Amino acid sequence: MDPLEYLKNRLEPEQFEKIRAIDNPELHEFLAKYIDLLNPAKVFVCTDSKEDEDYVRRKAIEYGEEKPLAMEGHTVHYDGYYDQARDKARTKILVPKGVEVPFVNTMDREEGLREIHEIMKDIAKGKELFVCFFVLGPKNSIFTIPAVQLTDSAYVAHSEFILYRKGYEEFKRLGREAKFLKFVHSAGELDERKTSKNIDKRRIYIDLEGETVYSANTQYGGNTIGLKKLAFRLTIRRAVQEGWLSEHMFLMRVNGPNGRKTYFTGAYPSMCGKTSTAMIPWENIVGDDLTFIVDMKGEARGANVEKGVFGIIQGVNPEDDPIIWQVLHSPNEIIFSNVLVKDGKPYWNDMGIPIPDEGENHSGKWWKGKKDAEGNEIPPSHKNARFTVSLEAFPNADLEALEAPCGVRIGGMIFGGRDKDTWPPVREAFDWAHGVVTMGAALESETTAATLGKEGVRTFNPMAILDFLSVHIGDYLRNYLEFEKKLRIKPKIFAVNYFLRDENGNWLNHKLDKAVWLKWMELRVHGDVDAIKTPVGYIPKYEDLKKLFKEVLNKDYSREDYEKQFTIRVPEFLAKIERIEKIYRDVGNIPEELFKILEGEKQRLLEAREKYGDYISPFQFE
Ligand SMILES: Nc1nc2c(ncn2[C@@H]2O[C@H](COP(=O)(O)OP(=O)(O)O)[C@@H](O)[C@H]2O)c(=O)[nH]1
Ligand SMILES: C=C(OP(=O)(O)O)C(=O)O
Ligand SMILES: [Mn+2]
Repeated sequence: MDPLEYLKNRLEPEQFEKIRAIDNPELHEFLAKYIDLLNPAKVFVCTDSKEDEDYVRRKAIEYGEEKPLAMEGHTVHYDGYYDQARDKARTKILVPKGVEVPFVNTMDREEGLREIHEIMKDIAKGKELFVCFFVLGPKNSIFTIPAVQLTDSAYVAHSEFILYRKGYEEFKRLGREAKFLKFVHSAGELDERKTSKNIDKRRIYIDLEGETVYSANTQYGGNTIGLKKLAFRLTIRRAVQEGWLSEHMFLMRVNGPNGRKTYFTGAYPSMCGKTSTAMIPWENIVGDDLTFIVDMKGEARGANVEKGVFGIIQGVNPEDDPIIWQVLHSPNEIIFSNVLVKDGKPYWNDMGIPIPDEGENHSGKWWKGKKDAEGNEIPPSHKNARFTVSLEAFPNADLEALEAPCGVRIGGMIFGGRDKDTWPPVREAFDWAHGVVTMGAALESETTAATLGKEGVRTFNPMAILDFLSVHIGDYLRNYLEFEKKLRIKPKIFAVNYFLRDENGNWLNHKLDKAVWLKWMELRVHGDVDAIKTPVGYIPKYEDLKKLFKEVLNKDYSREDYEKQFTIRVPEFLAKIERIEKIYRDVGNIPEELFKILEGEKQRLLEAREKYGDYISPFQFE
């Protein structure tokens, strides 16, 4: 049957008219196919109107996926106890025969499509299906990518309204021109707590060729919010094919001397500090997770893919995160997920104030000391518990930069991860290629609760993107190295490490020290301070940091702290190079330049070791 004809018969007239207003046969076909497959009792089509958004918000509560909290605009949502993080094992890239994507799970495309279509048959039976339109990046700009989401979860649709720019009018405007991404989600059968029941049939399948992502029997945002980490797999591929960058990066403004504004991006794996860095009170946030970077007249211009924050709540406390704290305690539209609730108020781990001994959390009724089926004590909130809120709620958001159709010029790009023993807190690359290879491509980080599985395992995670890398790493890196050639003004590349520890496992830095590293990097972008040349890049001079610690944090920064933090740890660096080189040798199809750069770094380290020994004080290099 003709898709429009089918939709006309299947939808209520009011809903059908909204679809008919978009002149795009590919969209009609897609909608007809999946409405038929999922077989919901009812379909609601969201336009950009306030009424439609209100409808979704109301339904999230009516269907029990969210519960209102005491403060206006606040709700709580729970994911199933075993559905609290990204499921890497059951996330697969569907590849046509002959295509190789190392490091991530792949599956034959035909077979994967068959399986997921079987799982999704009649999966939304008896439920309401929401059809939502959004765009990635600012509207009507070089960055814009339209996307359509089908979901039977009002919570997922509601989250997307908070996190993304509305796209119904864009679809209407673009008509047949719209080259859109497609997301099909169903939470599947729900239990009495309204959480996905059939976790064994949880699947996240990414069809690159059809630019479609299927997600079934899960609710956790990282697995379900189509425009976030699911779209990311698709945009990385587009970027590599088209010669731009789609990155797992925050985007922020660092305020330099005399009102100077410098924009930075930062790529750290999930739970390694993107949101907390972009939220530093005296700087300005543009985005905290995903950035598109394009070349425009020889400049690298960046834009936030999103317009909201799906942030980790654990550890948010009034002292270190005053702005987030304030936002979370004001009547903004916020979805709290997997937190402890008592008398209508949300609580979370390490929030810096006393919290109740009982209430409701992601395990149901909760009391202090409660154990799960595996005998593990259940904390008040899940480690990966989150808050979802629009950037408009933040007094430190740079909303002008957020909506700028040409994005903002990027002055610096930062890479970082959880590294207890190798990288110093901050350093600068010698040049683009050195940074891309030794800081981006060589990134390793300890695993966290953002993904299911063991925590604290040092893992190769180039550009903090490995979980999402939908193309061959060699092609991805080649694109990165090539990108430089399009640039007249090149961003400086930096590496940070907030997670250095001493022999006893104590952190070597305070959470707010990153504010100082940012100011130093800002000065470096403009050549305002000198730096010390080491075998692994430039590091700050003690005097400059001492001054900045005083100015920024009103702290006295001791020579001892500096020396401990910035000691060049030659054996650790060498071991790392060896690990990284082996990984790239084994995988094949890697640009030769990468090996040359790693070899250069190794030689410089060996020479330095000859002269100064294994652990070299930064003062030695001055
Ligand atoms: N020790 C330490 N922990 C940090 C630091 N910055 C952030 N964290 C913690 O790391 C976790 C994840 O941070 P977040 O910024 O949300 O990471 P994202 O997922 O990359 O956005 C939170 O629990 C933070 O409290 C830091 O400088 N030092
Ligand atoms: C949504 C996620 O993002 P991040 O932890 O990077 O904020 C995730 O990893 O599931
Ligand atoms: Mn984050």
